[in-house]
Amino acid sequence: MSDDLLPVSDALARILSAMSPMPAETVALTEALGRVTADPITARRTQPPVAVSAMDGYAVRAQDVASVPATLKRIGAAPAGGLFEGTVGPGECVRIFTGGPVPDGADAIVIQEDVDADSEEDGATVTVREGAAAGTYIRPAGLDFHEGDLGIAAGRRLSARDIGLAATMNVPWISVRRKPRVAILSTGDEIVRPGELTDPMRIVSSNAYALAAVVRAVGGEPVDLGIAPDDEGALRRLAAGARGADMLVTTGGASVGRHDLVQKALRDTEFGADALEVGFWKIAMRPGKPLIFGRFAGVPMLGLPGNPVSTVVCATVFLRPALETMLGLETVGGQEEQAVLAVDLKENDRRQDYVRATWEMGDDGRRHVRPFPRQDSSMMSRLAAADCLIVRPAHDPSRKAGDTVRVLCLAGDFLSI
Ligand SMILES: Nc1nc2c(c(=O)[nH]1)N[C@H]1C(S)=C(S)[C@@H](COP(=O)(O)OP(=O)(O)OC[C@H]3O[C@@H](n4cnc5c(N)ncnc54)[C@H](O)[C@@H]3O)O[C@H]1N2
Ligand code: MOO
Repeated sequence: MSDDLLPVSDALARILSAMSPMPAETVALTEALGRVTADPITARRTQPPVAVSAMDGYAVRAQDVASVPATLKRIGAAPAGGLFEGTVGPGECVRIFTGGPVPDGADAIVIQEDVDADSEEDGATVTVREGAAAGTYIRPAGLDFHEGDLGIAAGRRLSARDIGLAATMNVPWISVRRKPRVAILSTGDEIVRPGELTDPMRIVSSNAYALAAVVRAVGGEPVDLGIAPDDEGALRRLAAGARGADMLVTTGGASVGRHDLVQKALRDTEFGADALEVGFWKIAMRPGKPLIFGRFAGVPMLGLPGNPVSTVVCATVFLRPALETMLGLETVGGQEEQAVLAVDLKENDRRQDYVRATWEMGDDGRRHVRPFPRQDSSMMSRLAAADCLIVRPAHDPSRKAGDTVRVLCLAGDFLSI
């Protein structure tokens, strides 16, 4: 029976191939942080539009200051955003400030520290103590970009730097992928919301909350359909709320237990053409074996195991890249790295293992990873404390401390300036 288990890579490929890109919508630049561009952003101006000064000082003709001290006459001023309309002739200079347009005739900037001026008025006598070669402290027109240049490609998650660039490019509205709406349905008679624990035997729901957080962090919009008791009718009624969402994610009821009703309820003929079509069920993964993938109500459906750690690990390995594919991102999935094992590991069985581990920087400048001794898929405290998941392929032979292993990073993810 374990031969039926689908390898993780096949499961992921099948999930990703079922995802379609979200339609585009337009948002104000101020709302665009973390959104994914649907169209390229191109410059709507040339920056700088003309040659400008990089410093506060005087715009001069380089040949006039080739030998110093040189005495010049101030004939005007060019602040940032202003333009001195005249031309700098022999023996003349123009007071200029950082960002000010370089007037005609001038071809160098002398910084004010290298000058003695007898006043801050036009007509002042300016004595230049240090020369400046042609081009000194001048930013040529288009130094940063030209109108029509590509600023940000489509399929990029906008960082704070990108927002700054789009603003500089004079682009106030951005075409982004609509956030995928992910309906989240928890299941189980025993499950109650955090804060509503009146019977100590009940289980507090972590899954819907962790899943909603994953959805938000990746750039989607979670919709909580609530907690369905282990009753087919109730499950069907709540699952119907997935209509209009872009994906349905269920937790619990995925395995073979008596109460594990998700597949049965969602396949019901009451749903007609919307009924669940199962693409696959059960994969060679630990934790996460009973994963269900299919289509329900016209959208992809991911049925995650109820164990809280299994839910979050499956969300990391499958839901995150699925949403990123819907968002049109070019690179999907969390960051993977090579790391050094701090302890020995015994050989792995037929399920690809995601081992919760911490890391520390070794003297060799590499990350050294140490698995938690107990890997039970109910232990959220260990998952929250983990820096990474050591990814052990199916049938991986035993490993020694010092061996290199592949890790999927959890810590430090999701924040990019
Ligand atoms: N005989 C077998 N038993 C189990 C198998 C198996 O192959 N044969 N698989 C095991 C594996 S692996 C997993 S993973 C679990 C998952 O099964 P289910 O998806 O059916 O999960 P449930 O039974 O509904 O719940 C498991 C566990 O998680 C708790 N839970 C459920 N929902 C939540 C929630 N929203 N928040 C927090 N905790 C939740 C639930 O109370 C259970 O304790 O099955 C194994 N069994
Ligand atoms: O696959 Mo289960 O998720 O081992 O705990």
